[in-house]
Amino acid sequence: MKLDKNKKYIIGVSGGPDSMYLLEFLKKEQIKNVIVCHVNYHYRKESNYDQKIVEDYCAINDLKLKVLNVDQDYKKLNSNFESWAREVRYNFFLKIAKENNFENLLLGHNLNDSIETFIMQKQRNNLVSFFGIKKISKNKILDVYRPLLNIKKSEILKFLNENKIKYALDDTNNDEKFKRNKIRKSLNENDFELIVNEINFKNLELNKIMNKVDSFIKSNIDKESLNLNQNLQTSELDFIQRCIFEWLKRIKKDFLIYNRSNKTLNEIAKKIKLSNKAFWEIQIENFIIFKDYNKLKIINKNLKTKKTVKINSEEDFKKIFFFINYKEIVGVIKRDGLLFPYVVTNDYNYYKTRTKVGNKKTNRFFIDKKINNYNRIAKAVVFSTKDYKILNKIK
Ligand SMILES: Nc1ncnc2c1ncn2[C@@H]1O[C@H](COP(=O)(O)OP(=O)(O)OP(=O)(O)O)[C@@H](O)[C@H]1O
Repeated sequence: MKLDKNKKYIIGVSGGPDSMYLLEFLKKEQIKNVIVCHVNYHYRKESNYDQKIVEDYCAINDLKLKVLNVDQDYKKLNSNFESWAREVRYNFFLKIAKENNFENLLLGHNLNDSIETFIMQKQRNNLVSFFGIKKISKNKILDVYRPLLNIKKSEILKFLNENKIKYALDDTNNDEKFKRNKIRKSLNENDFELIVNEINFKNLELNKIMNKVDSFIKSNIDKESLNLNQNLQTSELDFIQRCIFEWLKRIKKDFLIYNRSNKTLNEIAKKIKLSNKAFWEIQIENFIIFKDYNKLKIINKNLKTKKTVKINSEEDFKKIFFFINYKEIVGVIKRDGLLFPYVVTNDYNYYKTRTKVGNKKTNRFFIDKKINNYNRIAKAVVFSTKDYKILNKIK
């Protein structure tokens, strides 16, 4: 990868072989406008030694260095160390970048890292947006470059040893590292060419699928919901899962899927493919994803909380503010002449058999008119206890 010499770069340097090699690589490429950033987590007993390696290198080579000393009681850390550490690191890089008006970050991932990631992706069988590690990606304002992705670990170590460049050895073995180490031991660098071909092929295939997903989503997203047409139902599960994920991304609900395995996506995709029911629903955290005839929708779980309120006077209008259609209900009551008392409810199971729409049982009316699930579960109806006839228009 050719880096632009005129750009300014933040360089993440842990003191490990990859990032020390990265510094040498940049020297050779004559990339000079840099700020080296090191995070000392004080997680391992050698942490201060790692910092010293980076400090010494920067002093000898006249490089600007910023160090973040992390003060954390690790017994009290309740998230996974690696992902927590990554977040701390990126926040620090972002802070230094903003302070100095830098927009680019360089990291020391190598070919072995990418191949290990690929093997982990295959084992986990999650939906991925790219196989292996990306050469260029984006993190908030930062363009992130990984210029060593074509270089094998053995070449890095050989170069550092031959040139007597000091580097830190990381022997931590937490959960994430443990999995990686296991894979690392099973890998042979002689097989890398074949694996790289497989990664490239899979990324090309993925690209084609993502183009199809993109055009499906573009023509089938309707406000917040997704049209479930025949094409989707007869597609492969993988394609359906990707469409759902892309839909959630576009309506900014993809956070519901992050940190989860793709079990949820798989469950939704299977239902889309196999169930001919007009309605079904799946709860994810505080949201409900549900099929509504030929649409997939999402609502906040709170909207489904069943409430029934008796309205005895205008004073009581404040008791129904939480219904999404409360304005409509107030309007209906006023137009009816304020003939209290009224009942306002979104408890479909309660009112469907007790009330009427015109002369029909509400239950029958909903089925005949194919009233969608969203209106049934999220919106409230209002009726008078005199005749139990629903007063608002249900569409
Ligand atoms: N303590 C640190 N201080 C500064 N930079 C670091 C530190 N640890 C890692 N880095 C940077 O991140 C790169 C990747 O490190 P490592 O493989 O340990 O992290 P990862 O969690 O797998 O990667 P990523 O941070 O991209 O998710 C290193 O080559 C280095 O550039």
